Amino acid sequence: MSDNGRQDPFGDKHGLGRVAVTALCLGLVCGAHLVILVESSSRRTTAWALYVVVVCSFHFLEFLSTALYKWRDLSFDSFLVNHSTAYSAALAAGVGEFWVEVPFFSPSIPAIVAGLAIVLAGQTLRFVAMATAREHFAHRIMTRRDASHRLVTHGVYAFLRHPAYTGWFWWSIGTQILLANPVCTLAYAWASWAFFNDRIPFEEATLASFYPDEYPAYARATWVAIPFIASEYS
Ligand SMILES: C[S@@+](CC[C@H](N)C(=O)[O-])C[C@H]1O[C@@H](n2cnc3c(N)ncnc32)[C@H](O)[C@@H]1O
Repeated sequence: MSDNGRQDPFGDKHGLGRVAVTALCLGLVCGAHLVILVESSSRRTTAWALYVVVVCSFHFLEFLSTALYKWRDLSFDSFLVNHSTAYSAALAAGVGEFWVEVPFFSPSIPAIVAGLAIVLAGQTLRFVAMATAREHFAHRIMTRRDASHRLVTHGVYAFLRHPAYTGWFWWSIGTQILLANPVCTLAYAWASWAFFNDRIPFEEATLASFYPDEYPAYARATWVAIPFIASEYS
């Protein structure tokens, strides 16, 4: 049975069937769009193929980071493909806007280059953060401290206190610039900002309660590279 009590269609209570099917689907979709990218002769197909490849890569890297650093927690959820209804709706809106607008205008070369650069910078920052925090990183906010958990203050965490969130924030906006979606660029900027503006103060309060001596000083010495986040330390 799955968590919500329904019969798991793969008869696999640990989700290994779903992991295999998801990896296969992501691999096939990503591979097919890499071929489309290589063969592409228009900006429209280039932007679309790049977009699909970066989204598939994002979900693969989420899974890979758990596999490398927290393999006991590895499951279908590690792909973050079913992250939330809001995330699925955002993906659908971005894809929808692209295909509605594309008959009228194709993404420009500067939009593709700028969008791709922001996506790659955001993705790199997020993966470096996960590789730095290793087993201390979790996709969900811990509300109780594990005995083995340590406050990470080295590497990229020495100057950014939320590098993985910062990377995801800029990555999400970059995907919409890459698709040259004016409405979703603004909507993603607002929705991602609102999501992290809600999440970061809560996460910081939990960390301050786990590390009352270390966290406030660490947080005051570091930066959140997402503008206007309501943090008591910024
Ligand atoms: C999705 S991760 C995000 C981590 C961090 N906010 C970031 O953006 O890189 C959330 C988990 O990481 C933990 N966490 C956040 N900052 C941390 C740090 N500097 N050291 C150790 N764990 C941290 C939180 O307690 C939470 O359980």
